[in-house]
Amino acid sequence: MILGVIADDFTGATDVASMLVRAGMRTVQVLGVPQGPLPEADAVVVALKTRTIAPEAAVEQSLAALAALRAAGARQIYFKYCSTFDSTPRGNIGPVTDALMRALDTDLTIACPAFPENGRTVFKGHLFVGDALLSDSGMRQHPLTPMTDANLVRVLQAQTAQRVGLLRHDAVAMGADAARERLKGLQAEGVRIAIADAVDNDDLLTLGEACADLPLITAGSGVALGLPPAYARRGWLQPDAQAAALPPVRGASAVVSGSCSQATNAQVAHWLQAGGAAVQVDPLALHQGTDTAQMLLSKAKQALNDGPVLVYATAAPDRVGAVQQALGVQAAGELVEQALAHVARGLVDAGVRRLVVAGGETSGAVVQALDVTQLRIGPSICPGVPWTGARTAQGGDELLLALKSGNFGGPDFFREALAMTEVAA
Ligand SMILES: Nc1ncnc2c1ncn2[C@@H]1O[C@H](COP(=O)(O)OP(=O)(O)OP(=O)(O)O)[C@@H](O)[C@H]1O
Ligand SMILES: O=C(O)[C@@H](O)C(=O)CO
Repeated sequence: MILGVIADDFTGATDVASMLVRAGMRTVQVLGVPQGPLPEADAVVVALKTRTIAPEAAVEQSLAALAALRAAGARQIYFKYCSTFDSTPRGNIGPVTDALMRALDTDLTIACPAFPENGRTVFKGHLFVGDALLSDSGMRQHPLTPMTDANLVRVLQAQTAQRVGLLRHDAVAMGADAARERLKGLQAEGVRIAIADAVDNDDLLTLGEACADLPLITAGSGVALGLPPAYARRGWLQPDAQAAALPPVRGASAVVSGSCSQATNAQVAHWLQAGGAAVQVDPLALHQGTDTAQMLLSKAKQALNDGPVLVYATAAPDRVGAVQQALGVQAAGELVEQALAHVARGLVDAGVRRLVVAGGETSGAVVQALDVTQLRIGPSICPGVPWTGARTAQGGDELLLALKSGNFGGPDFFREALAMTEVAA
């Protein structure tokens, strides 16, 4: 294994894995802290759910993942967090970075959430989402990790006692040697974590080359784009043009959506406008018992006879707010996740073999209900979302899963995703 990745959520893990595969690394994603030996691959991504849990628990799980990756021989470690730097002053980006640096006995790393293909750029240490500063984007109102400051040096400095500095764009723009020199200079000045500017893929390629010899990289998925070519130049990797190949899978297809992000709302609206079959989940009816997960599953199975079906709880912010007020944020989320997970399980039992899931938490609940232990990363549907081949605890037929981050994908994402697997059906 060349690269071991520790990701702080499930869709974020498939996102970074997709970047690696795209550049020719054979990559496998394992779900949860590894319990046994890791699979053979150029890169292994351990998908955790540590983004918003208590910092102590996030550190403990990340260190357990690190131990498994090092035992399997990983030459470099990559801590993957969100491209919108989702965190609070308590963490978990700072505490996990500190713990990994200590465990790896290193006193220099970078922090860079840039993902230009999805509109996330870092300039002079400030994170932009599209044309807006992070603090002027929708992330300002995030229920768990509101991001009210776009200055990442300041944001990260609040989470760590180590000194945070800035690898400015002018050094990155001069190429890998200049960026490496500047990093050394920062290190000599006492900086331990350098926020790295990056505004396009060329910058990511530069950072990949400049940072390929660091024991630890911390970043969104973007920086992963530059690593495989850097490993190839060092003779560690022979890029595999077939790295993203998945075997064809026959069977019915479906979409399960619990994400209420803007992009997913547009995708559900597009599906409905195009006349796609759909079953809507009403959380209040579920709570009152007038609807049950079993009833939703029956409707979905019925619809499946005529083609792909979408089962969705996705709703606009005001409707979600009303449900959350009635049931509580956590209880509403869990109720919907459990219902969608039950439906997904039932659909797979009924023969669905190509399943798209929208939303990070929703994906976590679904892969758990399906007993998925490993994902082989396949071709990408859009930047950050690949098809994956799922292996379950029970073995059996291969299942294709696409786990979509809430904010990723264009309006026709669901159909585009299913169409990619159509030839195989
Ligand atoms: N109509 C609804 N009312 C209240 N809560 C809902 C509703 N629909 C979905 N939810 C809950 O909202 C949460 C959505 O989170 P999820 O992580 O799945 O999506 P996301 O935040 O868009 O995705 P990502 O984390 O990838 O950005 C889940 O807990 C889900 O159960
Ligand atoms: O980096 C991103 O934006 C995504 O991979 C993600 O982590 C969403 O939860």
